[in-house]
Amino acid sequence: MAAQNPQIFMGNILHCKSRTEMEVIENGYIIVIGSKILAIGQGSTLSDAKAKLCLGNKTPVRTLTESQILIPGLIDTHLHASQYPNCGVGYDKQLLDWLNTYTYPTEKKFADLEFSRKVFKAVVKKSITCGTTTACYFGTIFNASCNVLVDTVIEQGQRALVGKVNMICNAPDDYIELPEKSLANTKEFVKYVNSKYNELVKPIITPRFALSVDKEFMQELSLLAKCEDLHIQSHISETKEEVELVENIYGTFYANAYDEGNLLTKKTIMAHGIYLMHDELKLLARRGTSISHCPDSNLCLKSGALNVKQLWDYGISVGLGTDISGGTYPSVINAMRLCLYLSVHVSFYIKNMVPLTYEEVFYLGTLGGSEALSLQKVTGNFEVNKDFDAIIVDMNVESGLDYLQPCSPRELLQKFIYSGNETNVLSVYVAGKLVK
Ligand SMILES: Nc1nc2[nH]cnc2c(=O)[nH]1
Ligand SMILES: [Zn+2]
Repeated sequence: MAAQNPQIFMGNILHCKSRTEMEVIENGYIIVIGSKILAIGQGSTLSDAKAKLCLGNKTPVRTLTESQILIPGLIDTHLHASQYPNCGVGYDKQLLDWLNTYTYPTEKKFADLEFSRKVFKAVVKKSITCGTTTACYFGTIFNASCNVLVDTVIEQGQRALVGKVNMICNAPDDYIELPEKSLANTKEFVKYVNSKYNELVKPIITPRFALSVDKEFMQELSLLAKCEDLHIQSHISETKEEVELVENIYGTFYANAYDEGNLLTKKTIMAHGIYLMHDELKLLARRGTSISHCPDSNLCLKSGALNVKQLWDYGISVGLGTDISGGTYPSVINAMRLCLYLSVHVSFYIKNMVPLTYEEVFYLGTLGGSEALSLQKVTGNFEVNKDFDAIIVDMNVESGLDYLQPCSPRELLQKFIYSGNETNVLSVYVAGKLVK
């Protein structure tokens, strides 16, 4: 077999084979050809693997140092690209006031394409810098601006789902669309993304939340999603005030409102889900709909505390989201850490609850994210035939925590999750290509 751009990575490798199994390969290797992982194993078996793949001695090898680990790329299952300018401000309000006071006014500015270009270039770059190889973006209601987001993601080489936001009510007059226009624009947007023939970037149907749409409109969007086999994203049960309003308007529980709009599918991911009741959780599990857990946002907007383990008990897939600018920073490293902290906090109030472990949040930030986005066939861990989406983490960098004694691979991963930041993300690969 004539190999196309083969690359070999050697060093300490960690990844999750499932929610309950993290594999640590000390002195291991991964062989990548083109975008794909062709082989993974112990260093001692590398020459056999190379011979099998007819790889010569000229194949480039990247050898990690003792303070470095190779792990799957991080997956941000929920972030608002257009809210990046607001990161770190506006946390004096809760969701509905926050949307009206800070968020909608900022998103409106993306009618300006120069502003769109500037912000999207920065947010995609920052997301990649933080180690995010797959991101699931909310754009704005404006097609031209969402097209810029698609172009930017393609230029920078990130894997992404990108959504043109649908809003037809309960927002300022100049930041909503007529239902027919919103639907027609969504179809146009899907066409635009498809016209790029880019393997890494897909459109995602994005009704903002139940309060921005109605049942009939949800049904129109669900038809489009069904016809084109598209992903769907939205928000669900984030705050008590929102839940109450949805129940009053729709006359049923939040999850049922989406279900009547046919929006709960195997390719649907809903952010938050903090206040879902037993029957709603059962419904989500039946439909195969996932939840994006966004601890930073839930804390900053004082929305509430999700019990991830409860969702798992119902059989619901969970991934992590930064939810900027409800969250403060587009970093899944922060999301993993805050997820651990929040889980400890939740455990104080639930008898016999064991909080999440660092291995479990590592799963949530990688394989769990890919499962929640129904992308587990292509990314999330280092299985042979998946794309090589990976980051090299170095816990001995000048700008980071001092590295004062040798650490095992497991210790390096813990340090990254508990004490690391983007400066520890040395290199980022998406589908075999170096993007940082
Ligand atoms: N966190 C968050 N929740 C929402 N619910 C509806 N819109 C939003 C949003 O932009 N951010
Ligand atoms: Zn959100």
